[in-house]
Amino acid sequence: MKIAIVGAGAMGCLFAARLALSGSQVHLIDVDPATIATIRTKGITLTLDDGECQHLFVPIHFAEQLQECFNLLIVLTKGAVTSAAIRSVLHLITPDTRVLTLQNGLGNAALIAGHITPVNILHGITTIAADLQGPGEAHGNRQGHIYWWRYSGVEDLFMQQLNELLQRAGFNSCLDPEIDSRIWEKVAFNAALNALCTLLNGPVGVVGQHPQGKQLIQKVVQECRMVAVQAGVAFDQPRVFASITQAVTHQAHHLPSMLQDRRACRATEVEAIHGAILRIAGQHQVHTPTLETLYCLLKLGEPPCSAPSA
Ligand SMILES: NC(=O)C1=CN([C@@H]2O[C@H](COP(=O)(O)OP(=O)(O)OC[C@H]3O[C@@H](n4cnc5c(N)ncnc54)[C@H](OP(=O)(O)O)[C@@H]3O)[C@@H](O)[C@H]2O)C=CC1
Ligand SMILES: CC(C)(CO)C(=O)C(=O)O
Repeated sequence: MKIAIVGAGAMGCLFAARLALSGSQVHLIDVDPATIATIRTKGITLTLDDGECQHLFVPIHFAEQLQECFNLLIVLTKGAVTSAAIRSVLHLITPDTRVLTLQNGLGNAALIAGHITPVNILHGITTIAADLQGPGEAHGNRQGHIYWWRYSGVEDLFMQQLNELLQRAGFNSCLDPEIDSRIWEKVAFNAALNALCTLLNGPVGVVGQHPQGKQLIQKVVQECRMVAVQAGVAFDQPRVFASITQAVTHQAHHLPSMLQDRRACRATEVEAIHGAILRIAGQHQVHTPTLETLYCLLKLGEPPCSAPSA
């Protein structure tokens, strides 16, 4: 299978390395000249939490430099640039190309569906964590899962083949027809943990072990559950708490992607996470005071260039 990964950051490098090491033909696509130059000259170094370290070269390009077609595109950019990223790779897509998004937040598949036919879109979440130490230098964990399904349509042979390919690459990949629930549960996880870690500038373990941290996490998850249920999506609250406990225990030192953005003075995914939940809460008149407060605090800390003009 010929795969292009859009976004050569923490997750893009982790996915590219593991897929390439298991024999897939992988190309990376990014927009940052420094990232592209560094990965071209130094390759990717992937360090896993059990100490395993792999170094390899994966071809990397600006989208416009590539002039070939792919069986699969995996979108691993931040949510704010999903549409721009898809527009830039349309020339790599045939009527049979599938596009898989594993981004955090709500609405990424819908954004992609603005550009390609919905039956070719696959969407899901991953509980794998990755930190970027520098361009091409990813630190990831072995634990964690990928849950995914088709955005529109029934299961087909391609999905089974892709699931096996991901498993051969060492991922705990699961096809899950209840994917909307998984996406809502992951957004609740991120709305709680990513926000608190970002506001307190600390890793997952610090926030999740603190009694007040736990209290706030509970409130956020409960508010998310109310919104999901009003939006017609089943929401397994104990599963979210179990997944947060798992992250606090096994990813204690991980800096959530939102905090990595904040520390690098980039805009965070607050709009794709809190903003998206609040917009749906508004449509259904669900009261979400904790989420609203976290949203405002996160917006206050966004870099000036991402603030709305007066
Ligand atoms: N890191 C983690 O542990 C996890 C992350 N996720 C999710 O995965 C997604 C990716 O996260 P992560 O890898 O951390 O993000 P990063 O910011 O590390 O990587 C994103 C990369 O995409 C590049 N990019 C920006 N615009 C485009 C574009 N138009 N075309 C191609 N590339 C582009 C960025 O360049 P530049 O920096 O110049 O903008 C950057 O190199 C996010 O939705 C995140 O929430 C999910 C689970 C865990
Ligand atoms: C915390 C984590 C790794 C959970 O998978 C995540 O989603 C993120 O860093 O954004």
